[in-house]
Amino acid sequence: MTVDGYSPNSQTAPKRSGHWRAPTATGPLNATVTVPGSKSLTNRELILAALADSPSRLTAPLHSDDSARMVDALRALGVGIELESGDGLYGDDFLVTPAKPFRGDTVVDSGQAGTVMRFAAALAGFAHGDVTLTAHESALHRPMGAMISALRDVGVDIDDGARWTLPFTVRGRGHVRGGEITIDASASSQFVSGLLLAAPRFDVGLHLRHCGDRLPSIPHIDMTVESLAHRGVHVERPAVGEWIVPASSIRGKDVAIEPDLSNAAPFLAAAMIAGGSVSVTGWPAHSTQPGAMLSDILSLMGARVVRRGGALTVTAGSSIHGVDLDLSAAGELTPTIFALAAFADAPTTLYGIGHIRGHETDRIAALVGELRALGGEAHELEDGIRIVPQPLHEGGWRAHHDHRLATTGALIGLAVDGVEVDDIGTTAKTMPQFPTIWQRMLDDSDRVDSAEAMHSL
Ligand SMILES: O=C(O)C1=C[C@@H](OP(=O)(O)O)[C@@H](O)[C@H](O)C1
Ligand SMILES: C=C(OP(=O)(O)O)C(=O)O
Repeated sequence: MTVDGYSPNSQTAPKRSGHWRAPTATGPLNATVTVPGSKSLTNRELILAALADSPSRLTAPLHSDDSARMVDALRALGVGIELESGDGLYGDDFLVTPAKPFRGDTVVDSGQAGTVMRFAAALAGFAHGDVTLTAHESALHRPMGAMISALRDVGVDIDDGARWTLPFTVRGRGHVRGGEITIDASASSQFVSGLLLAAPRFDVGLHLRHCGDRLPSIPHIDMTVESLAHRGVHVERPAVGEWIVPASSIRGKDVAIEPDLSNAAPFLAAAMIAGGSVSVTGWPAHSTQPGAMLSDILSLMGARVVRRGGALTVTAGSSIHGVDLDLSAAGELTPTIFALAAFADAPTTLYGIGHIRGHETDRIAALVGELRALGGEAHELEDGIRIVPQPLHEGGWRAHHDHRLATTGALIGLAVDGVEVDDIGTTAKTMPQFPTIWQRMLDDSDRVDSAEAMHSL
């Protein structure tokens, strides 16, 4: 099945669709949006389903570059993944039949997906033969050294040509020893998640300790622990930064994937920039997604936030407030909060996010550079960004091969006429429908506003 012309299992490099003039808002928003499934949950559940002792069904999963890369990687390792129509608005369910055994002599191309390069690397040791892991050239810079080191410590044989980065080859032996190891996960929580996901299938399980000076994205590690628990694997956490995973079987399960709350963020933030209200449907009452923090963050920045009937509604306040915010738990929200800060009533400092320099691009440098190009004022800090709101003017906004940079350009363009995003197609990494749903949010708002104007005549 295709969604807006996007083929979920395309083997090609990320498709790029050229320049896009960001639509400006002509009045207050009044729209309800449904976003596709969570990238982080989809790719975790694909891994766990591949390792499980019986088949699993994933309902309403994400279909995007990142999930297609995970599907391709697992199929290359011998996992059966079928598409079957379900209730999801944005594509089929996944029916996953675990690999028995995992095949080797194959290549895994992670594209730009951090979850694929880290999670599939942890699985590759189970293969019977070599697995070469690589990525799109724009993602080869992403940190892998600590992961390579940790995998060696649990007994995985890796040939990385002494470069500590992608591409590298795992010489799979059909099993992984496991044991007690230490990792510096300060560059990415995904190292920890990748190891925890594979750990129940290690010969002796895993006792993992983090030794770095900071641990980013803790909710994403909680998500891993919760996903494992749902499939019968109980991870002990004797201290912060320490996890014990028993060797055990992983249950096959039917799992409903939550909407992607980080991808909902630009839509909710749009209401604060353009005025009015935006609701996102299917907002979970409890979630380990860092996007669950949006209720508190957007309230702090001056919005009214209400969850009613399963939808989260954000309504603009009288102004957007500048804030000092530790975003270490939710680094992937930075580009959206940055856009809000550009229109705030006071300066904003975002900190605890030094590691996002190793995301799809150096997000700190890229956000600062793009805002300055539109006349804005922003400063790189070692561990964050300071934004001092200034009047902005038209101009180009480079996405830097980064889906969240592209959506930041869209947000700024709501209030600044003539913002041209150079590569809106990069949103296909996690939300190929972004430009369509964005435009629909604006069109629906115009329709409601004109209907209300007619009614008041
Ligand atoms: O485990 C996950 O699904 C993710 C963890 C985080 O990675 P980092 O810890 O590298 O920031 C997050 O930014 C990324 O978008 C998704
Ligand atoms: C950092 C991100 O992605 P990845 O899963 O590739 O790390 C992101 O989506 O913001």
